[in-house]
Amino acid sequence: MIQVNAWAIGRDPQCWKDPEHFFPERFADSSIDFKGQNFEFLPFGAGRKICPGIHKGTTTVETVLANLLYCFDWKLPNGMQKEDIDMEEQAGVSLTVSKKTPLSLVPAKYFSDCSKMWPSTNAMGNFNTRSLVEMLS
Ligand code: HEM
Repeated sequence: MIQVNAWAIGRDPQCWKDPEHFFPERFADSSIDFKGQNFEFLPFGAGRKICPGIHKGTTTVETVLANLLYCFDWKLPNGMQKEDIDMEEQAGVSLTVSKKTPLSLVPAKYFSDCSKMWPSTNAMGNFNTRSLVEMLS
């Protein structure tokens, strides 16, 4: 059995400048994407065993994030500065990785009525963003 260490590849200084630094802008002017064609970045695997949930995973994350950014302004709590955000990771259950320190943000409602601004379900029809936005309102 061969196991590909995608975690180590994603942090290889031969492939990535300053790999440990959280800098999502590194992808802005890059042709590298996550769909399994660029072997230096394999969050969903590649080839015949690539994750079959890749589209569900990305549409779900994009729908939630886009709606939260569209409907709210976000502030850091208690005078915290953006430089203080700790992006360190920790190993989680079943090989997943999560933030070591949870991100804490204060939402301020941006639109008085968001109800018509977003679909109540995502492209797969089974995720309700509205209840999340209503909970935060
Ligand atoms: C952001 C979300 C997700 C990430 C990062 C992710 C990542 C991965 C990775 C790295 C693999 C292993 C690929 C390989 O062996 O090379 C995998 C496999 C798999 N994923 Fe996902 N996944 C996500 C969401 C989902 C969702 C939403 C589903 C189902 C609805 C799903 C179903 C599967 C299945 C069934 C496999 C096993 C495929 C096989 O062994 O042939 N994943 N995923």
